[in-house]
Amino acid sequence: MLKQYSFEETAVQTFDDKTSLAMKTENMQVFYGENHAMFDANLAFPKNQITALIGASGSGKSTYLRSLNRMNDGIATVTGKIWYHGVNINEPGVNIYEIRRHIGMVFQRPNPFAKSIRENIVYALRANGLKKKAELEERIEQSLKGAALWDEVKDNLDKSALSLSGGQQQRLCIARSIAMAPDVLLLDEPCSALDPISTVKVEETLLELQKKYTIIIVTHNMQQASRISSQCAFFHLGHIMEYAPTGTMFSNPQIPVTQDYIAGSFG
Ligand SMILES: Nc1ncnc2c1ncn2[C@@H]1O[C@H](COP(=O)(O)OP(=O)(O)OP(=O)(O)O)[C@@H](O)[C@H]1O
Repeated sequence: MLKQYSFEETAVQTFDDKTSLAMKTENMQVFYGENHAMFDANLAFPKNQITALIGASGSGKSTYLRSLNRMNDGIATVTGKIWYHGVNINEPGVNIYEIRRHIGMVFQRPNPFAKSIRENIVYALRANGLKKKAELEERIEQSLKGAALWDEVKDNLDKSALSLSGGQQQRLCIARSIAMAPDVLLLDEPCSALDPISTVKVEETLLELQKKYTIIIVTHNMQQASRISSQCAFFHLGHIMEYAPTGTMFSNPQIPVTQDYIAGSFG
């Protein structure tokens, strides 16, 4: 049976005014009907860094992540504040399509469109009014380079995206997101369907991308969190229990529930 832990005992770091933040949540709560899935979530994300969200299955990591760019609209009720560039984007009047252009998302399973590699990149760009061929070609090259896929596909841009390996498809999905020039990239276990070599490639890509983007990643893989993230948030049963620099989280967790999780006692 799962040990009971006090939700009163938390260790959540905050940042001083000198830290440049990409976004933050304040008392965010999420309800799926009667199910209260996220309690008072207060987290801030430093710009141009990778933050990992870790915790056991069902602890609320994806729920939290999806709320950040309003992907839970119509699925769950989200209350509290989600601050992005000084605006609370958890308000009814906010244009969610605009928000998602700035806060992009990559899902667990690679989900390229059943179209060519080129079309996967330009589809949303065209829909957003970018028409000039030269500009589109430039964006294709830049985003595929950004996702470390260019060298592997540059001679086959008209090939079906579905003919790529899983790891290449996931990097194409990352390229598709960054083609929209987002500011924040949300990734929900992007490597869980990938082999170890593809996983390394995606991790290397993310480490490079943090120079331009703020990255928030859900991962089950603690080695992955320790390899790539600057700070880590530990979720337990819908509560954020600990938030700390990744090195500290893994070497010196502050509270019993995190200590037990890191030691592998549950999850
Ligand atoms: N679409 C949904 N409708 C109803 N309940 C949901 C939905 N998505 C998640 N939940 C519930 O919210 C809680 C948190 O789930 P969530 O998927 O956010 O956890 P998680 O930590 O991401 O888990 P995993 O690591 O298994 O993906 C669970 O109780 C889950 O059953």
